[in-house]
Amino acid sequence: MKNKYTLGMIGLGTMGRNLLLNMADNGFQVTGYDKDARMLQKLEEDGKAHNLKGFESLTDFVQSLELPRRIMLLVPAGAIVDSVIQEVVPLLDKGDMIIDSGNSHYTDTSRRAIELSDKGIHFFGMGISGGEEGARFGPSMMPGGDKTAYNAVKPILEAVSAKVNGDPCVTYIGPGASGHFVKMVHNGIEYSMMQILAEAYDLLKNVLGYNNGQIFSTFEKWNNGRLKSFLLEVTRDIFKVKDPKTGGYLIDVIKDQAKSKGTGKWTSQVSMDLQLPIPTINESVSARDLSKFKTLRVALSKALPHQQTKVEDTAAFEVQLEQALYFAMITSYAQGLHLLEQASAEFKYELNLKEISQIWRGGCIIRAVLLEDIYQAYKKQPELPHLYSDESIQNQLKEIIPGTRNVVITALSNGIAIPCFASALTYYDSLRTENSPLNLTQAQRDFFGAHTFERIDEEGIFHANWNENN
Ligand SMILES: NC(=O)C1=CN([C@@H]2O[C@H](COP(=O)(O)OP(=O)(O)OC[C@H]3O[C@@H](n4cnc5c(N)ncnc54)[C@H](OP(=O)(O)O)[C@@H]3O)[C@@H](O)[C@H]2O)C=CC1
Ligand SMILES: O=C(CO)[C@H](O)[C@H](O)COP(=O)(O)O
Repeated sequence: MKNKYTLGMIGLGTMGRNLLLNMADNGFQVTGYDKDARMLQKLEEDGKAHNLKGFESLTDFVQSLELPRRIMLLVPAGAIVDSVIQEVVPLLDKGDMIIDSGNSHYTDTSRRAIELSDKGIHFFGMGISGGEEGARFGPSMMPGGDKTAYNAVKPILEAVSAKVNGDPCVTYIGPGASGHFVKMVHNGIEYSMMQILAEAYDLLKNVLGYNNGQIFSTFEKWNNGRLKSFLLEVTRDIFKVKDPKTGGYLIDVIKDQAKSKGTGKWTSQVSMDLQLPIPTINESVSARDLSKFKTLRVALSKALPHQQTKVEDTAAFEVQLEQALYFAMITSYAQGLHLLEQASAEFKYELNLKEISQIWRGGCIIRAVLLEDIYQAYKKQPELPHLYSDESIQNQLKEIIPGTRNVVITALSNGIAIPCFASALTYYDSLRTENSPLNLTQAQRDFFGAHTFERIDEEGIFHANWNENN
């Protein structure tokens, strides 16, 4: 058989099929393989205009590809990726490449890259974001690892990616598993942004007493300003969808228990390992987990009720809530980028935060106009210690903090849980505190465990006999 396809996709579900259609739209000769025959049929139906066809046999699929072969995986993350690699590698030649574009854990990607390089196969991990529509019409992509393999697919990735001001939303992220690491942190930020929007919804509904129509209008108004983002657009649109079964709003019949696939949790786990705090992202992971305790929540809501007070000036509170959302949004990105900087040093990923914020401006789930400011901040100062260190961000913080404080106070006094808003504000206050009370923590550690402490007036390590002075 004549080798003719430039790239082959394994896994023709939501992401794989749509990305393949996107590649075909851009003039690339591509094909696919899925163990599910219905997926092959769907690819053929959707790709009729390009005569797009897949293979039922993995061997025929592999043999149909140009040498060196470019094979992309978009199968569920975890053990399935290993089993697909095991199946396909015996059919490959040295120099062929495998690109794993699913949400794989970065440690799995590191291991696979080493195992496959021993076999002469180029492997790299690539995070992809944008969901179904992004894959179809322009995602943001975060490839990292083997640069030879990246260069061999670079023209395809640049062609199919989203574009902002003509720049493709894809760039080489760095060595090792850096691509999957950056995608994982992208998802941590995604969890945080989703949770702050949920908290804003709670306050609009339960403090201001807005109905779904008013909530839609408020989100629409906000999305016409500095909060403009994909997640706010999606959130706004949810409030106009009716349920065909009840005739009411669909949002009102959805259970208040959120699920997750793990990328947010992984972000929190690695932040603990690297001792680089991302409390707002952590709270968003916990909020999903706490939501599962429905029976307990129902019982406790009856046993421990809380009196709510009325907000007198509705319009002023709405303005402050917009400020709180913007502040929590800045903080979500700030924490994610701070974690990336620490991980880059620890894992030698050579991450470029300017380029990462540049490719997040379009195509991905966390795209927002705010990312343009963030990109400009890192462009001006590539070694920026923290997003809060940028002067233009500082000017914005000064404007929105008073309103944010009032939103947090109002929510707390009304007994409304706002884990992300509150933790973002406390994080901000922790970082702008010159003299923290943690001298006491050091004294306590030395008191009960002789763990020693340092002094502010003298170099060295000290230990006090605390009981002697009692
Ligand atoms: N959906 C999204 O919005 C996003 C998803 N991702 C990530 O992309 C990856 C793919 O996700 P998505 O497209 O949504 O998943 P889907 O479940 O829609 O598609 C995966 C496809 O892979 C097939 N598959 C499973 N095992 C094999 C195998 N051994 N050989 C060949 N094909 C196989 C599945 O078949 P079958 O169903 O029969 O098992 C299915 O058709 C995941 O890692 C996901 O986390 C990343 C960004 C966004
Ligand atoms: O990767 C994505 C977008 O960038 C997925 O939408 C994300 O995996 C969804 O995660 P979860 O199911 O945990 O909410």
